[in-house]
Amino acid sequence: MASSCLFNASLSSLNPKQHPIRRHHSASLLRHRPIVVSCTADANGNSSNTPIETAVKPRQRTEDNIRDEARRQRSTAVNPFSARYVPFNAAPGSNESYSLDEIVYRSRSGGLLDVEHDMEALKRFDGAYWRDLFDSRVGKSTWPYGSGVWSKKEWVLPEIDDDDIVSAFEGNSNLFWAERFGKKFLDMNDLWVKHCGISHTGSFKDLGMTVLVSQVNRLRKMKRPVVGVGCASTGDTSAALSAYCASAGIPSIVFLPANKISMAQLVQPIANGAFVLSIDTDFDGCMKLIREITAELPIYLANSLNSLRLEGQKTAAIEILQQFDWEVPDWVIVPGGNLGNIYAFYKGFKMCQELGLVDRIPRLVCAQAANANPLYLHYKSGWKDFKPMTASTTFASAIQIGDPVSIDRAVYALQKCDGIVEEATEEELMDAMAQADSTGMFICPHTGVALTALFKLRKQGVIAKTDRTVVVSTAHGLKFTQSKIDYHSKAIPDMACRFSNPPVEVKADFGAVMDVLQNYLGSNKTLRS
Ligand SMILES: Cc1ncc(COP(=O)(O)O)c(C=O)c1O
Ligand SMILES: N[C@@H](CCOP(=O)(O)O)C(=O)O
Repeated sequence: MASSCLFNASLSSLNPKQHPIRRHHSASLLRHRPIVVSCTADANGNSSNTPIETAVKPRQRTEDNIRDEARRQRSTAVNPFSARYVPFNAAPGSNESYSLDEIVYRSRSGGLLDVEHDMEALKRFDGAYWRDLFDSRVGKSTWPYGSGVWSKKEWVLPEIDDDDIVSAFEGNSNLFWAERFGKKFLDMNDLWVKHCGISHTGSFKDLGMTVLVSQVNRLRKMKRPVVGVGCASTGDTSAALSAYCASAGIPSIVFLPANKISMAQLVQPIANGAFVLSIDTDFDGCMKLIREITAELPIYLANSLNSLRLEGQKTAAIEILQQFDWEVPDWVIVPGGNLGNIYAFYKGFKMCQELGLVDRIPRLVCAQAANANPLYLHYKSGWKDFKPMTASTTFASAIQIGDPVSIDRAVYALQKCDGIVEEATEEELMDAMAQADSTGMFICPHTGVALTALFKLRKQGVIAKTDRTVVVSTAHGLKFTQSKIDYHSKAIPDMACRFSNPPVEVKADFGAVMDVLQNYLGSNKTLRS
């Protein structure tokens, strides 16, 4: 007998309102020799185009740690690379800019900022140089390059001292060949899932947070007035912020919309010692409050309004190219909420093109929940007028956002890459998640939104059978188990839950177990593949 009661006992304490293989493509990464390549420059800052190979020296003393080792190996050459804040999409001729050591989130006119790298300095090295440098750092425990973010340090925060970096060796996430899912449901043979959620705190937010918290660490050492770091969150930003702050001994303050995030997400900042405010509003309400508070108090703003975050997040795009041995996929599909990530992906791909690592960029698709779809509606209106909305409850709770702070960044990115915006209803996203799980994944509902976009674009013939396509999985499925329990229990009103697989209750009796097994083996269920 199918039953949902097995789920009920252990989970009845959860808030009912909360609505909420692998063919490892690592050959290219192993082919490269284990070298440390350093960029060098003379005293005038003129860089040499010749990579220097330095053998990784064994630790000298047993009490040495990897930071000590990095300190010993530190180059004395002048660092030729730099970055600064500029107004996002600044008008030609604008000379407004700020040092990254300033505490500034908005341009003079109130617009967004962007981190601009000295591209001329980076261009003194060719694409092959950067490819080899990045490849040489993968899979090591060298500080800080063992991180997938800091292995691209020159393109992220080139001027930060290695000693100030706060890292959990994030990134380098699995690019999963979705062989069975692609074949069974989409008739595709080159479909990949970039598992950014298989990470330190279980979401892609780690990529940006290591950068932001490292910069805060530096600012505090410089005696800048930063007593703590704060964010509004739908659960993942707060988890990442609190973990990185706890690791550096920096106070963190998180504003969460009450009863709108999963239990697993809520417990993360609590466990990491953050000051957690559960506020009776939605994410957009929390975002408004944190912006007002950080304007008054010396609390550094950690949301992606702060363009530092996107410097870390963009490395996921570079990593995808690296994992494909620097071949460019045709499509990359990203679930969107506050809309920083879609721009970060564009920026990562674009930098690789501009610096000669690849010769084109993929088309991007941003996927939204139909219950929180302001970007989708804007796209459908021909980018006419953007209207923020009040987002409704969605199982993809981390993207329940109606007034995204990075709307301008997202529109820019999508227009530049001939991008597309799609949406997913609750039933579509939950079915897609269950289908993916049935082929061995364990994805989050947001990834279900992205997979729905893929289903729709395949059906419309926009994405072809042989197109190399990457779906970005943004969080770990284990953070969203309640949604899976509801689905497999068929406990969701007005949802057929077509792919549910509830447990069967059976007595502890040989005959009873035999009966259900024979029934199961005789059914065509086992023949479904
Ligand atoms: C799991 C998950 N997926 C997707 C997103 C969307 O990312 P962005 O806000 O950068 O659009 C978020 C956060 O918003 C998230 O937490
Ligand atoms: N999903 C996010 C929402 C906030 O996004 P951010 O990138 O601006 O911090 C979260 O987990 O809080």
